[in-house]
Amino acid sequence: MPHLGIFELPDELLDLWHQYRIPIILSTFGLLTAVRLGLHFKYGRPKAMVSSMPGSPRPSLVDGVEKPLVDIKIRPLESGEKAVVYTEKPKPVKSARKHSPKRVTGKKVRRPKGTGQMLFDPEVDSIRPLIFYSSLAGTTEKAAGKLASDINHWIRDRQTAGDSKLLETQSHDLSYVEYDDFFITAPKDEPNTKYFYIVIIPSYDIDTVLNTFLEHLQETHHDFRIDTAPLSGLVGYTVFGFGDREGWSTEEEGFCSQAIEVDKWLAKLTGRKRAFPLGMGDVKTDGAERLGEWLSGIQDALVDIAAGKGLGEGVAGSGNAVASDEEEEEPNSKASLDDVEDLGKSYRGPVEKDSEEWAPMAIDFTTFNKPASAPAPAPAPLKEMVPKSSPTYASLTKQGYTIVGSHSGVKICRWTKSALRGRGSCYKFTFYGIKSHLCMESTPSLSCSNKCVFCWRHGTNPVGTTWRWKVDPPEVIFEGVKEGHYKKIKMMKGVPGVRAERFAEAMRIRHCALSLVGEPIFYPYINEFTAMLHKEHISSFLVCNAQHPDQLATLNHVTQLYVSIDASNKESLRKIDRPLHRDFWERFNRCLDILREKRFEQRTVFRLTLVKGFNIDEEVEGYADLVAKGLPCFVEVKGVTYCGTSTSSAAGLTMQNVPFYAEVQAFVVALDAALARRGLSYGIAAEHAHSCCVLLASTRFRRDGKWCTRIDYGRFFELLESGKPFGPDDYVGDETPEWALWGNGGFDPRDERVDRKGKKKIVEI
Ligand SMILES: Cc1cc2nc3c(=O)[nH]c(=O)nc-3n(C[C@H](O)[C@H](O)[C@H](O)COP(=O)(O)O)c2cc1C
Ligand code: SF4
Repeated sequence: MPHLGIFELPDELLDLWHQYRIPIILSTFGLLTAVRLGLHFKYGRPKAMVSSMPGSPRPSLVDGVEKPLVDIKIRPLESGEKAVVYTEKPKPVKSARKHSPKRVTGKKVRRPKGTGQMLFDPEVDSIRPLIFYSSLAGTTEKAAGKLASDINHWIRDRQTAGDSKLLETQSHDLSYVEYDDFFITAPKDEPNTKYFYIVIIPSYDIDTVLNTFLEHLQETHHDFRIDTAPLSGLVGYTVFGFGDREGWSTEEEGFCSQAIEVDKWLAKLTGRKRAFPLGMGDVKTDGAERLGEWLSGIQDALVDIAAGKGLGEGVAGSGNAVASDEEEEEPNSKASLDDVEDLGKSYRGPVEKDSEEWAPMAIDFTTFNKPASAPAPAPAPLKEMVPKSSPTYASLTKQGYTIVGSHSGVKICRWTKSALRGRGSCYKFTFYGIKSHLCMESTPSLSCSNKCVFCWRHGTNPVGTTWRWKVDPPEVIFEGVKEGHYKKIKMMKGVPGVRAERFAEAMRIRHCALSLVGEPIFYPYINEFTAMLHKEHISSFLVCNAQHPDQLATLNHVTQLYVSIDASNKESLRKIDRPLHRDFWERFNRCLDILREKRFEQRTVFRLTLVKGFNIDEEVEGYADLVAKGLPCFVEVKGVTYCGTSTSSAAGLTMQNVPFYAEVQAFVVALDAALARRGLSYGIAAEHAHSCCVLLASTRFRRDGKWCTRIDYGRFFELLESGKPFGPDDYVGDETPEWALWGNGGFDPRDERVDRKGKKKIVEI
């Protein structure tokens, strides 16, 4: 037997070990792991440090002051030695609450009235008055301009006399201003400058930009994320309203209703900083006088604020309760907001909002303070767009429109009268073969979403971004517009010069120009309406303003589809069309994309209306880019018509803005060249010098080297009735007559030329 050392194993055991060592190792490892896991589940994870000794004190910003998370005290012991005692402080509340949803309860701690912080420091600060105005027909815009000039004169006089606290005013049109820049918090653009808001607006009981503005104020007030008085950084505000007592004699009947509303919301948003009471003036009687009084009030208020006296105590306008009763919170509507603010307070404690400790908290709104199953309010009955009793109705009928139902109109145009007398048709005859005396001009929507500077509607048009009115059925409109049109034609019977054969022909409408005023595709049943026209073989030319892409995308076949291209870039379009839609440029571009997609389905036209000083200079390249984007079949270029209304003059439009025909021609030549440079196949096809209008056409409409811009109307109806897909190339008409071609003037030699002395530049749009 071999000798075994103390740690030596017998050979048998070693053999056994070599034979079974792997299963033995594996089972031992498995056993140990099972024991470890068992201990873990029974006692939890063993702590890395079980001693109660605290770690190093860490700084914290509780209450905005650096404090340790433990208290450290030195305590003398009986032995005479000293001991260090650590006491752990509770963790800051923040980390416990930050991430957990909270059910909100409690009451808002109300700010005492009349104590809105007066942030103005007369030692270092200056005041800049900001004038905000809105205007549809121009009265308020003009008044706001005069007000700015009066205040600035007065301020300059004061500056000369040594008072440098007041800075000159800046004016903003509420149609274009970014509300978020001015009506969520007070501006902070200039250092050591505080702002005073002067708001001057008309009131309209139709849909206008003022509704959007009021909605913004209201939403800001109700937005739980925003402080209740987010505009309290202003040093004051005041509002003036223009109204018309003839139509709205009392406040109950709506006199200056929107100014009253704006004043109310601003009182809430500023924490009751009304510096001078709401002024109201009747535009037809005492408007100027009331405005003068209000101006004196503003001046007094500015002097007081600049002198550090604030808004005054205990008098109307001071923000005192006496003046502000009507602005008390509505009992229910703000309940939730109050509680949320209360929550903010309890959570934030003394920590300032902008300190590092402030953090938003998740709030479970699903369980919070639901109104106890309040019955849903009954929907308000829909209004008529143009009620018979409204000033719009009176104004439009005065301008010669026949109002059909509550939102449609028809008007006999001057070219129809001219054609009846054999004095020539409009450019539509020259380019497309439409005889003006067979043409009816109408619209199923008098409302649109622009306020174009050259609009014929004299500022009385209803405007809106969405259809909010009672809808008339298409049959009613169709019958109504035909009746209105025939009635007006019949009235021409006795007019000297009317040709009998043309009069007889005119009693059968062959064409409908849906381009009168307003936006035809705004009407929810536009497809049904055009189907009725087509059923009676009345062709349709529909003009839209490139603001309603969704409606454009779903539009059925029309004989010719126009999009107004009033400018070549965003800024210029904003200035000239004054659109209500804030995303007007995006809408415009989407419409161009849709037109491009539809170019083999619809006969598409870009209509450019040139306004000198607005949209001609240096815009040729921009227009060429738009043509490249939309690839229309045709581009019609026209000079604007000067209509001499207050709207146009308030927009700065005069006869000087009407281009001469030679200028229109020069523009068209430049545009043609710009299109060629882009490799686009267009050419100048025809002209109608009489109405300052030139036609560029895609070479798709050139056959055997000749322009064929006219339409085969019979073929159009055949194709439509076949129910099969078709496009503009399928109903191209005869070649454009010689007299209509570019360079030949475009006047039908069979008609009699009448010299309209002194009005040569007046054209239709
Ligand atoms: C369609 C329309 C609706 C109007 N609605 C009201 C109204 O509800 N209350 C009022 O006081 N004045 C109303 N007016 C009168 C205008 O507020 C008044 O003419 C004002 O001066 C127009 O200002 P603007 O020219 O700056 O647009 C209305 C006028 C029109 C044409
Ligand atoms: S789109 Fe037509 S109707 Fe509307 S404002 Fe412009 S010109 Fe007038």
